Amino acid sequence: MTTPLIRLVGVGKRYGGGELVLDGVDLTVPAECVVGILGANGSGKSTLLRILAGVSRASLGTVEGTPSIGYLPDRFPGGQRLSARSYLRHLARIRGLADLSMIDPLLERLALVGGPDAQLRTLSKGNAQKVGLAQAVLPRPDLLILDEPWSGLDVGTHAVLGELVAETRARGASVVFTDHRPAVVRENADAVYRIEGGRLTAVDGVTEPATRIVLAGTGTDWTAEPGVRHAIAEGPHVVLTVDATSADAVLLRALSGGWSVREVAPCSP
Ligand SMILES: Nc1ncnc2c1ncn2[C@@H]1O[C@H](COP(=O)(O)OP(=O)(O)OP(=O)(O)O)[C@@H](O)[C@H]1O
Repeated sequence: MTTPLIRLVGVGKRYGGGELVLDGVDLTVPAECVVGILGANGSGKSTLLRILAGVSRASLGTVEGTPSIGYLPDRFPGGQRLSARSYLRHLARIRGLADLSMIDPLLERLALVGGPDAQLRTLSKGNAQKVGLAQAVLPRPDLLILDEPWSGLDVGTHAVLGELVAETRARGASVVFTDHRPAVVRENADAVYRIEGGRLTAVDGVTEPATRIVLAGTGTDWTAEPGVRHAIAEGPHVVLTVDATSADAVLLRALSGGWSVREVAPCSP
């Protein structure tokens, strides 16, 4: 096996004086490998990626290796008056990139609404995320770290993102990304891990089925409910993606909490 690009050994993380969000995490990222990390809301995926990216410090354990890094955070900051092109040129210069000719074609490939001249502050969350993805990819880093990159991106761009991940590996670099949907991770990753209870474990086959439940009502933090992988507000409804084995318990909880069940279906996440 080639030398790992980066290695976490016994990494733990707590915020303030709180409980450990990550506990005893060991992770080796080899060269030319796409690592996918699964986990429910609040399980610590973003925390783990921030430590890999070097923007957050581990409370315990060590991080070995210093690859060059491109990082798409979970919330990419928008709001600036700069155009997407000016912003990316600015970042590229800071990072010492001489060739700025790739910026426009990449934004075109990502179908940025408004094109390279669009001001960042006018962009939707999904389009701001495209600029975030571009700034991570453009320096051709040794390690590309992407926090839930598929979420929020329009479906038309999903395939482009898959191509960018594959191209990154093809040029010998590695990618670590998170997602809460096993199918997305299975499709794009060479190695799959799951975070649960602060622990990271390798997953051999990511085949756990999920159930989609659509509810109408108010007053429950569904992300805190066991078995709920994801909860998204869609107008008057909340759309839950739930481990199939937890679907009955979640439905019972919903009905007893006064929610109305609008749809229950197996999902291909
Ligand atoms: N800066 C912070 N200060 C205090 N607590 C934090 C901070 N960042 C994250 N946490 C807490 O750490 C836990 C893990 O959060 P994290 O964002 O890493 O999870 P996640 O799996 O990425 O969740 P999501 O999918 O919802 O983004 C959560 O309980 C969260 O509230």
